[in-house]
Amino acid sequence: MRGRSTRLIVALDTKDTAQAVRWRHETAGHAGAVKLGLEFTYACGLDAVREAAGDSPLFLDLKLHDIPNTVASAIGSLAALRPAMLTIHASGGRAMIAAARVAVNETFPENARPLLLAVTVLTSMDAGALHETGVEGSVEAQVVRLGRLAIESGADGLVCSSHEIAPLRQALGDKPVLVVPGIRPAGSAPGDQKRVMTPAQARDAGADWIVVGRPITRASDPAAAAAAIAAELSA
Ligand SMILES: O=C(O)c1cc(=O)[nH]c(=O)n1[C@@H]1O[C@H](COP(=O)(O)O)[C@@H](O)[C@H]1O
Repeated sequence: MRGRSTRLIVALDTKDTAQAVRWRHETAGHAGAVKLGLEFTYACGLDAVREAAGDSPLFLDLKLHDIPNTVASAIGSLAALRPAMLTIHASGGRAMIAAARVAVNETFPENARPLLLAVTVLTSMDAGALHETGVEGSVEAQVVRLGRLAIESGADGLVCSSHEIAPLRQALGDKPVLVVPGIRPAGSAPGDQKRVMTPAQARDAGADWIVVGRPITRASDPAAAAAAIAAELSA
């Protein structure tokens, strides 16, 4: 599916603020946003998140997953970070997602409201790993089930792998923003990722955003790696 442009989010996964800032500068011309997640936030703290993101739109990936009141209160603690997107786990269920929706609306002014994104099934999980958690159906069925629940409950978009974009679009239409990690340029190591595709494959499947970490940040030249991915997306 073409017609929507696919943009790059660089995952600044490090425990070092100066390193995160360096990667942001090196990739700035090629990325539409930077992602700061659990590793960085736990190691460096919330003030450093703002510093690391600088002027770039911030994808704040804290994957909140707790009882509704705790998730809502946690979102209230994030106001100063002015994120463009933030994540919760869809498996937290309808009440948790709805509480997150209310908290986002109450915490942020309408013109500065982050997209509320629900993580479906982590891209590091395959069918076997999912079955071990007690889910009997396929990964695709579970992603669509959680995706539908999340959008019905107030999420703006979903985090999924490229493999589930087509079934999600079929079930939920064009409106939900689809953010897609598990991206590996041809020839790069999957590491712990199980459901992977190349940047061009994710673009052709209809991703709004792709999230790329190690293929850029572990490259000998992160700027060149980000440039190559951006070029692949716009080819
Ligand atoms: O929410 C996410 O961003 C996320 C969800 C998911 O299912 N899989 C996934 O890899 N991610 C994140 O996307 C990034 C992928 O990094 P690399 O595997 O190094 O490209 C990491 O920061 C993960 O935390």
